[in-house]
Amino acid sequence: MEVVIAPADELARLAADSIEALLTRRPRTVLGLATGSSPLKVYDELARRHKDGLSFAHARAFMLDEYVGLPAEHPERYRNVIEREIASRVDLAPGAVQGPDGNAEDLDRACADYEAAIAATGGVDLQILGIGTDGHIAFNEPGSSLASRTRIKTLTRQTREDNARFFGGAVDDVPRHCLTQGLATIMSAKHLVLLATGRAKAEAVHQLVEGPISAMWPATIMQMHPHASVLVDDAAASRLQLADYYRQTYAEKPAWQSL
Ligand SMILES: N[C@@H]1[C@@H](O)[C@H](O)[C@@H](COP(=O)(O)O)O[C@@H]1O
Repeated sequence: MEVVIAPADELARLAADSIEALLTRRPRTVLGLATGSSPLKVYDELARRHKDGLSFAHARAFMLDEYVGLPAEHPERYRNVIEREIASRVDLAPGAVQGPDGNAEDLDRACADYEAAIAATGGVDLQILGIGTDGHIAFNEPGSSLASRTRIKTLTRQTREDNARFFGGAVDDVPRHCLTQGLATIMSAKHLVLLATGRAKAEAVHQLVEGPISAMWPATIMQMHPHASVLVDDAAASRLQLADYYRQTYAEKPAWQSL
């Protein structure tokens, strides 16, 4: 696991560098897209690079998760968020972005179909991630099986309170259920790039990097991934015990070495 502590703009550039390198090497790259505020600067950077010629025309993308039961046109439906924040700003082909169908009549079936769709592409090359204050990734709440696959989950009160800001502050308007890639699904991606900024994430980041692997802090499973990059700003790094070592390692990183 590589930990980079840097200002948010630099973190976004690093993540975008990795994505650009992948797209250049293999135009049919499969990206994993996350919602939430953490990846927004990365999406801005990718949109900027697209204007400068970076093409997503042959890429495909999979979303991490989706609320259950939000009307198709609801602005906070993750499908619409991803369309707004990234898909519509680059040249991803129509239908190139897929997400779990939170309005399916048969939700179990929708989850199984989603797993099959990801597998059919050969898997996600680079997965962008944020982290919840309780250590969840995608919507794998504390207690999630470390071996889980895409399935229906019940959101915690904490997550619904955290996400109420996207629903005009009304926690009761935040859905109670979601479909989410499981931890094993996420672990199948070839490169995980997690972004976290702000003091509210400091404990979750400490657990993720330095805590024992535990379903109580689901993101800790990333310690088992052979290629995981954890990109954090000073505030999110403020509880890291080995922060000085991570800073030194990054400062001394050879120029040719990417994330
Ligand atoms: N399902 C999403 C996660 O994918 C995201 O990582 C998390 C953190 O969000 P933010 O980046 O806004 O702090 O929020 C939601 O719960």
